[in-house]
Amino acid sequence: SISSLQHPAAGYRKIFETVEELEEPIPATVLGLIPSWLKGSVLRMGPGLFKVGGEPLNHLFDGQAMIHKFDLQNGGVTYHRRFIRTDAYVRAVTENRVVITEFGTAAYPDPCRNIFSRFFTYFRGIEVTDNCMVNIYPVGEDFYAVTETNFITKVDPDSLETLEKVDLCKYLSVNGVTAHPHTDPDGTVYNIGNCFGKNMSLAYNIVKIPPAQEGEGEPLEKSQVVVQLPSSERLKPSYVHSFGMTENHFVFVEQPVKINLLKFLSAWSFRGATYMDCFESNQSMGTWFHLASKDPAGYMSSHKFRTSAFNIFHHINAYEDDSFIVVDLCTWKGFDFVYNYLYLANLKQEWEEVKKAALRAPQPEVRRYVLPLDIHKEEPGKNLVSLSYTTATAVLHTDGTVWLEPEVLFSGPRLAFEFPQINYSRCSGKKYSFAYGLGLNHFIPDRIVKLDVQSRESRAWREDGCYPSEPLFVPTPGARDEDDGVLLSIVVKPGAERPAFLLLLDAVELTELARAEVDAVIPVTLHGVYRPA
Ligand SMILES: CCC[C@@H](CCO)COc1cccc([C@H](O)CCN)c1
Ligand SMILES: [Fe+2]
Repeated sequence: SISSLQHPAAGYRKIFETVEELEEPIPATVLGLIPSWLKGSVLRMGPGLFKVGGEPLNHLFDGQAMIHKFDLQNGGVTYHRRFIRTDAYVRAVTENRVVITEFGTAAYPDPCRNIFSRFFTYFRGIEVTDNCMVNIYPVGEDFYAVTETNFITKVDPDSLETLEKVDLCKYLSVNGVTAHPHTDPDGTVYNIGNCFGKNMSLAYNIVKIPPAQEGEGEPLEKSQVVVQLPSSERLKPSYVHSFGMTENHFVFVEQPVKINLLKFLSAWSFRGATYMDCFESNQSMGTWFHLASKDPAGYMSSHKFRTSAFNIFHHINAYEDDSFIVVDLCTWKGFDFVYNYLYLANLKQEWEEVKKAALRAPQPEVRRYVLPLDIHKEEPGKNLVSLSYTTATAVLHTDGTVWLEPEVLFSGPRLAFEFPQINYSRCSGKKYSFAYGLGLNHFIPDRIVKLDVQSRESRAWREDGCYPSEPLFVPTPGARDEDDGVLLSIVVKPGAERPAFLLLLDAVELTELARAEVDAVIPVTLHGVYRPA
C-alpha cells in the first residue's frame, strides 16, 4: 500500500546535489499525449548550488537559487534552467566562499581582510540574503523570484535572465514578506510580513499591491500596508510562512515558533550566526488565530482564537460559510520547529537514519478549523460551530477567548500532505472540494496526493525510485468540474536513462497523461507557477 513506501537505496540524495545551468533549452522526449490546449510554461524555484568554496551549505533553504522552466507547446516540450544572478550567488562564485549568510549557513570571514577590518565586519549586522530560491510569482506584468526577506528579484520568465534586485523596504515598512502571496481576480496582490518596527508590538503587516494600470508605472510604487496585527510577544514575533484570505477576511495563524529579535537584530553577527539560530519555541502560548476584515481593512481585536501548539507553513484554503470562517491547514503537531529537521545532512542520510530522525519530529496532519464570526451574544461553554459537514468546534471561554478544536482531514504516521495546491482561480477563498499535495514520507517527497476535503478520501500517484515536486493544477479551459484539469510535477528518477521528467496527471483520477523526459537530473524545487502561453 501507499503508506509502506520504502527507500533503502536512498535515491532521494540526488535531488540535493549541485547541477550546472543550461546555456540553451534542451528538448524533452514526450511519452503519452499532452492535451492540445496545454500551452505555456512551468516555472519553478529551488536550490541549484549546494557547495561553495568546497564547503557545503547546511540547510535545505541555503542552496543558491536556480530557476527551472518547462515550455509546452504543440505537444512538444523543452527544459531550461539558469542560476539567478543574486548578490548572494555572484559574490559566492566570484570569491569562492559563502559571502552572504544564508538561512542555515554563516558567511565565512574574508581571509584576505586584516584583523581590524574583520573586527569591524564582526560588528556590522549580517547582510540580508537575496537568495530567491523559494518561489516565483507574477506582480502585474512582471515575474519575481523570492525568498522571505526584503529582497525580491525580477526575472525574465522567457529567457530566465536576472533583471533587477528590488528592496521592498523602499516601498513598505516590512523586514520581509512571505513567498506565498494571495492574488485577487483583478490582479491585486496581498502578502504578510514581519515588521520589527518602532514599538515592536504591531509585528505583522498585511500589504496590498494594486493591479498594474496602463502607463501607471511600477505597481510596487503603489503598495501599502493595509492591516497591522499585534504580536503575542513584543520582542518575539512568530515566523510566518503563509496566510489565509477569504472573500472578506484575512486569516493569520500565529504559531509558537518565534524569531528572537534581540538575536536577529543584534548589531553583531556573532561568530557564525545564521537565521536558524534566531528561532526559538514558545512552549506555553499554543497557537493563536487572528482575523482582519479585507475591505475596509481592519484588525478584528475582539476575535481571540486559541488552540494547541502546531507548526504551520502552508495554508490550503479558507472560506466563509454562513457566519463561520473555515480554515484548512497543513499542520505539524507541537512547538518544536520543523525546520530543525531539514538540514541537508539529515535529509541525505541512509533511509533507516532518515526514518529514525523523523520519529522525533512534529507529526504532520491536515486540519480544518472553524472560526465563528458572531461570538458576542453566545454563552460560554457551548460549541458555537453549527456547520453540518464538520466536527470542528469553537467554545467561548469566560476570558473572552474562543478555544478551537479541529477536524482532521488527513493524517498518517510521518506521512505529510504538504505543498498544497488547489484550483486557485476558481476556488481561492471559496467553498471547495479538492486539494492536491506532495506526499512527504519521513520528509522525503515520494507521492502526489489528491485530497477530497468534503469526503476526506485521498488517492495518490507514485512510482518506484521517483521523487516528485509540488503538483501545480491547471484547469481545463471551459471546465465545468472543479477537478477537471491537469497536475504538473517535476519528477526525479535517479539512475534512469533520462533521470528527470515533467509528469502530467489527469487531476480527476491521478492517471498519467504524459511525461516529458530530459537527460538531466533536476534538484529539488520548492514552489512555482504555471504561466499560460
Ligand atoms: C529569522 C527569520 C527571518 C525571516 C525573514 C524576516 O521576515 C525568514 O528569513 C529567511 C532567510 C533566508 C531564507 C528563508 C527561506 O525563505 C525560509 C524557507 N522558505 C527565510
Ligand atoms: Fe512554502
